[in-house]
Amino acid sequence: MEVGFLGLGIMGKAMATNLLRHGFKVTVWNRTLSKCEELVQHGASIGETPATVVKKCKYTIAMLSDPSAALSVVFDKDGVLDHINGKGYVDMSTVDADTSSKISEAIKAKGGYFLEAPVSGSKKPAEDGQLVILAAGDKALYDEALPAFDILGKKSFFLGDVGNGAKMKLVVNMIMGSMMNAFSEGLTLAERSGLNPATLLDVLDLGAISNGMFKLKGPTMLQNSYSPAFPLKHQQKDMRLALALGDENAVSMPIAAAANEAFKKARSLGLGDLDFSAVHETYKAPDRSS
Ligand SMILES: NC(=O)C1=CN([C@@H]2O[C@H](COP(=O)(O)OP(=O)(O)OC[C@H]3O[C@@H](n4cnc5c(N)ncnc54)[C@H](OP(=O)(O)O)[C@@H]3O)[C@@H](O)[C@H]2O)C=CC1
Ligand SMILES: O=CCCC(=O)O
Repeated sequence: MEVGFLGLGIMGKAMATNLLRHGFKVTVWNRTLSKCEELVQHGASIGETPATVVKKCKYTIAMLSDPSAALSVVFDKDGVLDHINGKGYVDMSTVDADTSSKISEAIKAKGGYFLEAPVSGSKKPAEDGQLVILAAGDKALYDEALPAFDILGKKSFFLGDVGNGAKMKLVVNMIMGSMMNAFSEGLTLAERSGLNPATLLDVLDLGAISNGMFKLKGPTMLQNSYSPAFPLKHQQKDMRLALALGDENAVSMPIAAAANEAFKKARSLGLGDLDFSAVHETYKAPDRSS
């Protein structure tokens, strides 16, 4: 099966490599074309533009940074729309429902098929084929893409109309971003009040709020090590989009709003390209107001 893949960042590179490893023929494109070379070593072909990839493949997957990138790859010159007639497009980027709907409408108007399929899980789950896929849109395209989803993920959900996948993903990441801030505050409070934060990790792990994120990120956060698996700038984008969803639905979200402010502060300190756990640094900084 020949599939296209647009966007070879942290996630896209791992996902496309996984498809190649499992026998898919993959044609890749990335805005910075040099990033395609590593995939060629794993057997990929290169498409010069998104349009040429779409033309060659029955369906094309995209994994791009944000709404503006997702829109640009579809609507700009030599973009996805040029050859989408009769083809499928599966956008796995994390975007808002409005962006996804715009893309879906444009693709359908040109005779193509659209599925949004954002994912839960980060760099390691992407490498291990352990993502959770939150799909919505064209059900026939979902069924066609399932063999690829079965390689990329441990579980796929089909959530109905376009927008539901995007919303589910934003709700999940809003909770995750809020938890990361509470966790960072707790680590800092433990340390400043004379406790051993490593012992706090052990205590947390044995209780009712034990979870994979504390377990995975806690030890590296204690070493001030923030090698990016999920870049902080993307987590802040997700908080921003989740808060907009809260606005649309008149849902008061004070905790998410505070977490968003902390991620914005971290970005202003130049931490945007580090892992989202680097928000911890904003809690460690001395409070000049006291
Ligand atoms: N990392 C993670 O743990 C997870 C990330 N996600 C989501 O997946 C998506 C990708 O994340 P990740 O791989 O980490 O991000 P990266 O920042 O590593 O990669 C972003 C990709 O988008 C491309 N891109 C950015 N702007 C444009 C543009 N204007 N036109 C075309 N291409 C563009 C980049 O190209 P170039 O190489 O040229 O810069 C790159 O291929 C995001 O939506 C993120 O929120 C979802 C789950 C987990
Ligand atoms: O969008 C990124 C999610 C990261 C994760 O689920 O660990």
